[in-house]
Amino acid sequence: MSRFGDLDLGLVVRGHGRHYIVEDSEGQRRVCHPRGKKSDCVVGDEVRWAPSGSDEGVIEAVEPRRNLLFRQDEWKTKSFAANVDQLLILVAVEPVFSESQLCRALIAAEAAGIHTTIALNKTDLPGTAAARERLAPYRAMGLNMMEIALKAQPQQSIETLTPWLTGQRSFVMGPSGTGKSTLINLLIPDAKAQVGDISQALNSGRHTTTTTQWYWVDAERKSALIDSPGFQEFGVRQVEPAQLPLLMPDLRAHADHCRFYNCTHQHEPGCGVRDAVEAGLISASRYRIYGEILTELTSKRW
Ligand SMILES: Nc1nc2c(ncn2[C@@H]2O[C@H](COP(=O)(O)OP(=O)(O)OP(=O)(O)O)[C@@H](O)[C@H]2O)c(=O)[nH]1
Ligand SMILES: [Zn+2]
Repeated sequence: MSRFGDLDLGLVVRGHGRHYIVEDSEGQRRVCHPRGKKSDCVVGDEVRWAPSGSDEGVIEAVEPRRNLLFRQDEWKTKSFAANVDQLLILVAVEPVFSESQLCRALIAAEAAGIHTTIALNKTDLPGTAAARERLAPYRAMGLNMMEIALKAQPQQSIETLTPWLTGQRSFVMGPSGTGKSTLINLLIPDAKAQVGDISQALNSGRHTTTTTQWYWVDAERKSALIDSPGFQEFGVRQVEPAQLPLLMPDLRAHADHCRFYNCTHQHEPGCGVRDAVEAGLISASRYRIYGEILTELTSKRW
């Protein structure tokens, strides 16, 4: 046990630049300040904290993490959250989702050892069959898949989502306009209250989705949704080029049929991955995206 082992354990539920909102074991939230660089933390972290002043706290130590979901762009690393049970990727029939972003999110989750569930929203719209078609390779890879219509069929959507979310800490990711706010408001009627007065005050003048926010779905605080602001870029530079195909389950399934052990699945003869693309066992778009990401990972940084 660290020397802070007798301090209370708290959960980081929100970050505001250099300070954090920490929830104690009774569910009470307060502003906490990290003691130093070592106590830098992210939403989802378990921290040892001590009271300071009348209603604030100091974070003395961050407990070891079970996992950390993050993206690594060319110049910066951005943590999404720590200690999550699953990633929930929300896509919609409209606007059409970027398959490249979807692949990147899946790769980052796979690299962090986090399960992913994909939910397709707005299935009341006529483009549903086409969206389903675009998701077919992901279904075939064995990912959890759901179809919902959060606005058109809220009750049915709750019933579809609930078994996946119960008892889980789910990090929600999805492009703008897919229905993330609709999802949060549907499943968490007191979402506004959970953001709370402290956060509102710290965030004054800024839109509430500029930071990652932890929401409890149930009063027992067993199921959580973690909502995060959108992003443009999704770099996966934490991945070694040779690891990339191993983080893409459909490529991985054919990578050990290659003639060369260090095959990059680009130009080599006797490549199991390219054979599988030709045979239609790996989708052409997934293979193209693999090539694009590989180029990114092997290109020099300036
Ligand atoms: N047709 C249809 N529209 C929906 C459904 N669910 C949500 N929408 C609509 O999609 C639009 C975007 O929903 P939001 O919940 O604001 O999406 P968001 O992902 O939070 O978007 P940002 O705030 O841009 O991040 C809204 O106009 C919703 O009413 C649905 O099941 N069917
Ligand atoms: Zn190969």
